[in-house]
Amino acid sequence: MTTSLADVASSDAALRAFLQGLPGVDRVGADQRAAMLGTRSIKTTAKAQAIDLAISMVDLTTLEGADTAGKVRAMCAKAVRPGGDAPSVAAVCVYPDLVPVAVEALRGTGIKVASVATAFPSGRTSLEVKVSDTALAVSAGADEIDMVIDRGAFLSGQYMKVYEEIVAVKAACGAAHLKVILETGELSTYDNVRRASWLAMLAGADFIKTSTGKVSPAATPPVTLIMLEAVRDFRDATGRQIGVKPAGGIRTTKDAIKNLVLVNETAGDDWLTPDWFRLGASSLLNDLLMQRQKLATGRYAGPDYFTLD
Ligand SMILES: O=C[C@H](O)COP(=O)(O)O
Repeated sequence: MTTSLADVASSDAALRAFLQGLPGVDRVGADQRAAMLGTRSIKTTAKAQAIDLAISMVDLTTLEGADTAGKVRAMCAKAVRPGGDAPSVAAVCVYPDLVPVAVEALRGTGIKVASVATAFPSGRTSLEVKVSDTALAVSAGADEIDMVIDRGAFLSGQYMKVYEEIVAVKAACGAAHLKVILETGELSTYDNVRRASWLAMLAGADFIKTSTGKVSPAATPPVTLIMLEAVRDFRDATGRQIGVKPAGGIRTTKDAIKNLVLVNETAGDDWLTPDWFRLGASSLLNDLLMQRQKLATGRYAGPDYFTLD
């Protein structure tokens, strides 16, 4: 695709025509390709590297109403030194009021502080509140903002409303990176996942993210595949590279490695770094550490060897 994208968002009609004119997703084909890539086996040496790469891509997340400063501090300690000589994770992801705690705990480590904002997870509030939620998290020191799109507006065809919200939140981010959560489990069709991916990228997303982790299904392999195709095609069309973050329900080393195979086979190895691919997960890290230990020593250390996720 070499179309000029300059005027795509110049009017409601132009944006609608562009998004509705995107090629439809072959549903059966996407399911089959994702399933086929999920059966790829990898050699033991490659597996050890893949586990460390996956650890370095984790956005270690806690997004519970019961979160406390103590829990976030413990999570940050684990983010810095997950166990043994394992690498640090990419980021910790917390609610906005806990950003100062994470910033303090991670100072000087290079680990990013990500915060959900824009009335996560529903996004049901005014644009004014979404922008101020974002600005507060950024002024507290967040390096990355994970915003949710207005799925109601998207599903009722108000693409320009969604576009303008993303543009406004991106402006409030300043130097912070913006991840746009599509909440694919609420988008009904794979065509919508492709459209929402393009909409977010056109509006200035630095990353597109599958899910909040609060809705099922979340980061399924076909959905991640479609989003990886979108960032690949967007870079071909514009020269701009956008990252991808599957999040929600990624719990095992097998899940993580399947994701890395999807990246490699779909977007390509330019995306195989924490700058361009993240795994949003609250409880994946322990399994990665256990499998890492098993590969190194031939036995599991047992879950009590690691701190709890
Ligand atoms: O953004 C990340 C998600 O909230 C994590 O979801 P999870 O608890 O299913 O790993």
